Amino acid sequence: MALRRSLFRLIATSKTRNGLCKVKYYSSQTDTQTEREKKKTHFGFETVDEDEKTKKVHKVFETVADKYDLMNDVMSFGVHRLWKDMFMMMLAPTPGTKLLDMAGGTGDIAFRYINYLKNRAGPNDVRSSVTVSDINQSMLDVGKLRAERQGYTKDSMVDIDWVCADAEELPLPDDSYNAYTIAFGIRNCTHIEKVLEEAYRVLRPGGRFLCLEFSHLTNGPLQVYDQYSFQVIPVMGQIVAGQWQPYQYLVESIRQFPDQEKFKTMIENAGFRQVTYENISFGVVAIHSGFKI
Ligand SMILES: C[S@@+](CC[C@H](N)C(=O)[O-])C[C@H]1O[C@@H](n2cnc3c(N)ncnc32)[C@H](O)[C@@H]1O
Repeated sequence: MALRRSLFRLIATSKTRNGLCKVKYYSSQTDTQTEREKKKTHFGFETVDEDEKTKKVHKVFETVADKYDLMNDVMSFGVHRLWKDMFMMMLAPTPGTKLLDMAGGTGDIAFRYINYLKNRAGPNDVRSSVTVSDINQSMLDVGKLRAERQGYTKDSMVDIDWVCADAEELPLPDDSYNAYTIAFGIRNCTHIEKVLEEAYRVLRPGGRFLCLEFSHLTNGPLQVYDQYSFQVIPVMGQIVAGQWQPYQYLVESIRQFPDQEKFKTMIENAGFRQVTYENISFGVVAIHSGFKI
């Protein structure tokens, strides 16, 4: 196991022609990967090879990158902004924090992190940093452009960098971050356990894991929510972004994701302690939190 882990660390990423991260492995990794490719998983309600899921998810975000931020506002009537604000309030970063925002896409969480620190900055604060990491270069490119346009790259208190990488096999050292966030990203990953293992590995002892994800309604109008999700969201995707299929996948993937308790157990199984979660909007989304002790 220890040998396997260290082999995972011997990886490097590069960009492919279509802008996705390509992970290069050393030879002993290949067997494990071949074994994996035989297994089946879900891509929305479809049953596909695990390897195929990764490619299909890549394609979804490749396709929607340009319209991603607009569609988030349209689909959630802007409510995703409030969820992300609450997420940052729960993280409550202090100056000097080194954050890894995984599946960070177009930078929404990173920008909130910078604003949070800026709004509370004192004259003697030490510098903080955020690494935005995502498997999809197109999403990161949109994020970089937004960061430049909105002046985040010139921020003197928070360094920001962008790393194209797979959350399941991070080319990042052990024990290197104080906080790890992942918002609306983990349900798109093929091996959730691997993502959690990697989160645990790169966090320093005492570091915090925080995940914002669509979840399962605990009460409230389930049928209305279902009708809205399945009947309206793909249609909106077609009208606003000219794409039906990616939004159909997004809705289906929410139903496939483990419920709050099951996901909590998965986080504990990865080694995290003091694992808790909070339902927001009747469980439409949940924030899970855990610590590396
Ligand atoms: C719904 S977006 C969320 C983006 C951002 N966190 C936000 O809240 O706006 C999901 C992101 O997960 C990324 N993603 C999917 N699978 C991934 C993986 N295995 N490793 C890293 N990122 C991944 C996608 O490329 C996409 O940018």
